[in-house]
Amino acid sequence: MKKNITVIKGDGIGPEIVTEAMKVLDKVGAKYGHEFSFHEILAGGCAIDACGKCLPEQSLDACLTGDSVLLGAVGGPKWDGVDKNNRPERALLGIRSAMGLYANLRPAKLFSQLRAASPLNPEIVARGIDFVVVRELIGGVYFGAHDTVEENGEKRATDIMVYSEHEIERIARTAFETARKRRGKVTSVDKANVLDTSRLWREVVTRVSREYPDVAYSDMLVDNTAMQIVKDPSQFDVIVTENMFGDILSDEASMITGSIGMIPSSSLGETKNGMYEPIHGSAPDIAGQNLANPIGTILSGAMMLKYSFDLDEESAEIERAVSAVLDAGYRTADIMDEGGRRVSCSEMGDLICSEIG
Ligand SMILES: NC(=O)c1ccc[n+]([C@@H]2O[C@H](COP(=O)([O-])OP(=O)(O)OC[C@H]3O[C@@H](n4cnc5c(N)ncnc54)[C@H](O)[C@@H]3O)[C@@H](O)[C@H]2O)c1
Ligand SMILES: CC(C)[C@H](C(=O)O)[C@@H](O)C(=O)O
Ligand SMILES: [Mg+2]
Repeated sequence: MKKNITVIKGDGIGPEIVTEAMKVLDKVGAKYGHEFSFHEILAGGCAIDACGKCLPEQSLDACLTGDSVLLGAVGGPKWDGVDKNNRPERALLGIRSAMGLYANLRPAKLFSQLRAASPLNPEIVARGIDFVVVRELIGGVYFGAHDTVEENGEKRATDIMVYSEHEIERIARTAFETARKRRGKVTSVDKANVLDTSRLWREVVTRVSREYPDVAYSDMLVDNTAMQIVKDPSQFDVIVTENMFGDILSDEASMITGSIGMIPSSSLGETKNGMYEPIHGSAPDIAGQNLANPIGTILSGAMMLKYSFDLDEESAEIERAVSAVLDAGYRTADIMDEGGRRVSCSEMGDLICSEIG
């Protein structure tokens, strides 16, 4: 199989972690006889530095016309002062929106080897952590009107949260379909005791749930969910929620699996051309030091093989290799368990490649 992968290394640790994911994809491609070609483009802070625009037109075109996109991370303090419409993060939002990537899947799964790295009580961890946050990605407060005005001698800022029924309906279907392939349970998370968007959210998801009588369905308020994720994460299978709640809950969920550096994500819309990225950011505090954990990005590559290219066996091979390297005790510096063998970002990538053989 020949596939053209658009690559955005981005900023901070982005180039370090994406380089490792490309090495692993090359290795799997060679093993199974596929040709993955990488088309590197600029987006984010590095694109601002190179040409003044966070998302040059040719970069967006490449995302739209390739077979899928692999992204590291964008942003960093260097660009905090740029115009809000040209911030590095706007590039990411622009790509998600232009590609119509409404369904963002963020699996929070604890590798059993990393039990001791979870900050949760061992008894809670022993019950297992394996759920997925299905985050709506191109609606809500991220994409409503934003404004800052000066009134009566002070500034006033507005961010509007908007959801239409069809936007909720399609992400709800993604959640129920996902649950059917897992343990058959959906928890819809909202703030229906306060927000109109959440009341509509709950009404629509409840309606869609009737089409899936085989899936257990319930709803939960977002503040309670934040607490339940640390109290007993084993109760969750699929969490479906709006854009900003999903952003926040997925960072929380990542940490209980040992490190934010472990968690991959897929973003898909109506076609197979999706975007794959770790859920973390550009980690400016450790950038350029070969310290970052590349596993979230490597596993994002595995998700790409599965969801965009239907290469299930090749995808599973990457997951197996990651698991074997963890079994052997290798850890990057972010994983805080005792007795691990500390390795750098590039050593972790090399170890995973050698495991693929
Ligand atoms: N998808 C993206 O491109 C994305 C996502 C989140 C944040 N950001 C941007 O990244 C910048 C930094 O944001 P932040 O500091 O709030 O969040 P962050 O996720 O970059 O970092 C938070 C903490 O986690 C650590 N960390 C993150 N990824 C790691 C990895 N792979 N290995 C080891 N440690 C890791 C960092 O060192 C830091 O201590 C901001 O500009 C933000 O807007 C981008
Ligand atoms: C950088 C930012 C725009 C982005 C988001 O909020 O979606 C990030 O936090 C993420 O989780 O992918
Ligand atoms: Mg985030």
